Amino acid sequence: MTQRLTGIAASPGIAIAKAFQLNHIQYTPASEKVADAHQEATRFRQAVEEARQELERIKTMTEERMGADKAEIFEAHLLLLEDPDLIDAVIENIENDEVNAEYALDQVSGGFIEVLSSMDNELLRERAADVRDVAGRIMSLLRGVSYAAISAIHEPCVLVAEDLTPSDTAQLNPDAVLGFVTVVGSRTSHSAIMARSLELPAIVGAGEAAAKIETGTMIIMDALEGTVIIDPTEEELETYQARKEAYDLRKKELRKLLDQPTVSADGHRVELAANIGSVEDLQKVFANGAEGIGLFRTEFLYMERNSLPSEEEQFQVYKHVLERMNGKPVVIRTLDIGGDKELSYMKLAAESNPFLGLRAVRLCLSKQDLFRTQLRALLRASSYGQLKIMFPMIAVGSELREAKRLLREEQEKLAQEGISVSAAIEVGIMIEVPAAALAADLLAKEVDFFSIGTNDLIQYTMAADRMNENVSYLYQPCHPSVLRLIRMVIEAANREGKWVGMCGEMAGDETAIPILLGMGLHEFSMSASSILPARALIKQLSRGEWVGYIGELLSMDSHEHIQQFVKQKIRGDLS
Ligand SMILES: C=C(OP(=O)(O)O)C(=O)O
Ligand SMILES: [Mg+2]
Repeated sequence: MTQRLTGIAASPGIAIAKAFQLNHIQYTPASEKVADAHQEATRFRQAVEEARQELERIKTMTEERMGADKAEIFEAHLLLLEDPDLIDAVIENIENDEVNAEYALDQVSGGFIEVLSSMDNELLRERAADVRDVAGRIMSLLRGVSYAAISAIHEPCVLVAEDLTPSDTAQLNPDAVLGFVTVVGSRTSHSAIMARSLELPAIVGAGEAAAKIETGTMIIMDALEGTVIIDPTEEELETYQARKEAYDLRKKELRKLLDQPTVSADGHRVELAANIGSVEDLQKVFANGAEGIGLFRTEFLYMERNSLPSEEEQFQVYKHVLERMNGKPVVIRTLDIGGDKELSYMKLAAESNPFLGLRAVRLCLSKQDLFRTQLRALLRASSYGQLKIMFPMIAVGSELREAKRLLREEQEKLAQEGISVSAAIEVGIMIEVPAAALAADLLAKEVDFFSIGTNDLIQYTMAADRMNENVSYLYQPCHPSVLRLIRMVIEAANREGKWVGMCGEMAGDETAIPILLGMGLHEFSMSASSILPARALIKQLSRGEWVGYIGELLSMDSHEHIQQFVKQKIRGDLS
């Protein structure tokens, strides 16, 4: 009988095929006394060595197929093979208790996994999956059974598993595995991230019922919606086959736009850029035809570690991004810590309103050493590409002037040290505080560009915390108050001959894009996966026509009316 499950749509697409249930053999070894514990320890060491060789091979294969950053996970696995808390502890158990290697490994790794899984820290919990993966590999080698069964799948199927380990995902054959469904997992789990880079449809967290899907059962996975249909009817098969064909066709059509400029139907050119948070995101930037990077959120460089990144470490990251972008514009935003983003290793005074507190550039100006280090790293990297430095959360002109003063001072110091800095660096600000939007005409004289941060601009305009679900109905990008502020900013920049972009979520919103085009926005920066649909939309729009609608739109009284108007017009344009 047909059954439906719902999970998290972790990587988009639709797949229809027979299920392949990947039951990692649940093996619980019994404790056995060994006659020669020393020899048993040697057997264990040999298995560890074989695991190391296997992992080296998988790492190289992943580097070739998915890039060096995706292969890093196997570096972590290789390090685990040298971890005394795991490996030496197993050897000690074997020797002290004179037990078999399988039992000792199961005991030690099981304890390790239990401790990590109960931690109140996502990274450490993910580490438990790595230990399970590595221990499973050694266990298979000890037992002489294949741990790599997944690479042997050659018939088209949808893989179903409790969870997929990174090595599972790296070894699967994308010609045969059309998608996968897991019982557990989140959008940010390793398997989800790998699925997106392989462009393989994936639904994660589908629940216990997924574990009961038997190999050979027909299933439909709609990873656009997050639905799994087990044993579908003929009618459902037909419906989803048609949906899949439409989706695949659209994807193929969109790919044709990959290297094309973004030009409206009446010949107006704009730039579509990507938002990134790390070097790993570059792969998506290229895969989706971004014309530049409109926002590099550097705070993630600071957040994913236990101490401040040094000038040299930051320089290497910025240089790498600029070089890889090969002369295309790269807007790097200085540290935006505070609000919801914390640094565990930097204790800041508790605030009752962190979003209205010592955040972003305010914090940087109060901790100048921290700020100067980042500015130096940016200035040094500037010779490697087209760098644009952007200050977040500017509310008043004096903050901008102070930030620019520090930048100038660091530039002079570098010149004295004989370190070259590009003469073409642009300096701009985010417009995400209503005060800055209202005074954009004054600020425009002192910058090279603006980028409108609508995520914050909307929260501050509506006085609605962006993290609070109870007031999320006030996130209204097309509300007249928000649109009027945006128009003020765009016009202020245009009057001064400065370029203006947008890097908040609104820039990729298909209802907002026509309005922003009509208002004269130059650059739209969004998550990479939104770029091709946005390009396709802009190609169909007449900029002149949308310029003509702006007055009427701004006199409408609600977000809903404005959205309705845009949707109707778009439908007209596309039909
Ligand atoms: C892009 C923005 O910055 P963040 O989301 O990082 O605050 C914004 O506020 O719109
Ligand atoms: Mg912001």
